[in-house]
Amino acid sequence: MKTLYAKLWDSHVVEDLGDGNALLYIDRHLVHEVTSPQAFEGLDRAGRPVRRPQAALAVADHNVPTRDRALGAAGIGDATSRLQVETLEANVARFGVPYIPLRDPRQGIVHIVGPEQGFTLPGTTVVCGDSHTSTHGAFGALAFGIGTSEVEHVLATQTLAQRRARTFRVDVRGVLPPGVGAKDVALRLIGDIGMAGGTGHALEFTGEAVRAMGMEARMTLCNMAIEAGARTGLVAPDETTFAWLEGRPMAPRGPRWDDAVTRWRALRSDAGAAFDREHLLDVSDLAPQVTWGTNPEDVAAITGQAPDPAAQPDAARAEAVARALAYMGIRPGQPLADLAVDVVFIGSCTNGRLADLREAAAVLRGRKAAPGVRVLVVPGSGLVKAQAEAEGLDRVFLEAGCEWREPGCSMCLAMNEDRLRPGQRCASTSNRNFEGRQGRGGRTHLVSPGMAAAAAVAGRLADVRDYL
Ligand SMILES: CC(C)[C@H](C(=O)O)[C@@H](O)C(=O)O
Ligand code: SF4
Repeated sequence: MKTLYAKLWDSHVVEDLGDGNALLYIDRHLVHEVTSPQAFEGLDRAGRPVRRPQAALAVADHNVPTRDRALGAAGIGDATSRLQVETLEANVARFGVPYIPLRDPRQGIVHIVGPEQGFTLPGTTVVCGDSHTSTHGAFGALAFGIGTSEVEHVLATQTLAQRRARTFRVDVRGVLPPGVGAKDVALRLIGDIGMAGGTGHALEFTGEAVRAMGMEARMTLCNMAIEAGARTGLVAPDETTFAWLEGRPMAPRGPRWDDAVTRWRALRSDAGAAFDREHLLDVSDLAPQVTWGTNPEDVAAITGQAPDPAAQPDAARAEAVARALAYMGIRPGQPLADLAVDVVFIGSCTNGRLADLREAAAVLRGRKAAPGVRVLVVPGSGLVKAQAEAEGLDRVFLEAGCEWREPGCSMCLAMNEDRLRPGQRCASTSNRNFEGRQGRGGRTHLVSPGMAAAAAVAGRLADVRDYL
């Protein structure tokens, strides 16, 4: 009896290194401009080639402008950003790594591009020099973020030494109420177990609520696993997974597809397999969630209030809460639905996919963003953008007064020119609300796409259930 994690791990061990460590074979390697320059430089210095270029896929996403792409990398205004993208382009050309250029319709955030291309497949190991690589676990892939020296190791050898994680089942029971989705589940989970609650573990999401989710929602869930401190997130593949992947450019075809699906059906935790930890989350009564502080675990229902430092169990927590509230410009006990927003950001590898844009558009259709609120809608990839436009979602956003941009990480971490000004408050569909994450002094409230759209209309944090 094995867990899904154990099956994925065991099938990729090249050499057991003892003590729970092993050298793993890496099937797929996503590469972006931020964490790859020193890795390529290392190869260069050692005079080594990339061992299996076809196992890699590179795309620039963090530093790309979201307004104008006409000039490609050369048109990037900020010198550091331009250098990073140009360096990636030089490296992929030199080492023969497949690359999706800036002006290619498939360009986008790595974690959206990989699945979209069928590069991410069940049963594979997927790595990327990026913490949110856990996203790909939604397909039943063993997917985790790595550091730059590990990027170099994978490029050179197609293997990586890893410590085996402990297993943690998160059983998501019940039927999600209207207006409540995967983002709320992820935020609630992090609120419950804490941002270090999953440390050293691989989270496997199971239960009827997960089975009922589409692939995009499952990706949102696995994407946020990392914010619970976990190494990775996993969902066992099923018919939903196979239907979503079939026909993708890099997915197997014909008889090879049928063989693959047969193999993939075995990728599930056996009944009775033991997990090191388990957590039960009943979502039947879950309300839409919103963060009030500067960590993803600082989260409450939109119907709730900011906490009171005086009511915390210990002095350290009281001080942390007080500091977070001061940074966020929130009074102890202030109702969360009271907070006026300046900016709304809809996008990122957490919530920049088609289902997310549909969810936001459903709220914004026939409505207007509140006066003075800037709403940025940034599709996660060029293909998401094209699909959204084919459905007329861009019209919905534009008529509501939103900005409709080119794909990239954008205001998720403000490495490009999309950023908050000091003191600005933002309802954001991204995954991190750390101090300064969206721009120095900026205040981030993490929410679902529907909640972000509701905040845009209300001009303050608002309950999406009032807008359904
Ligand atoms: C730039 C990159 C290394 C970073 C990460 O690893 O997650 C970024 O994507 C983020 O979300 O903070
Ligand atoms: S969208 Fe945000 S979280 Fe995702 S890879 Fe880009 S910066 Fe990181």
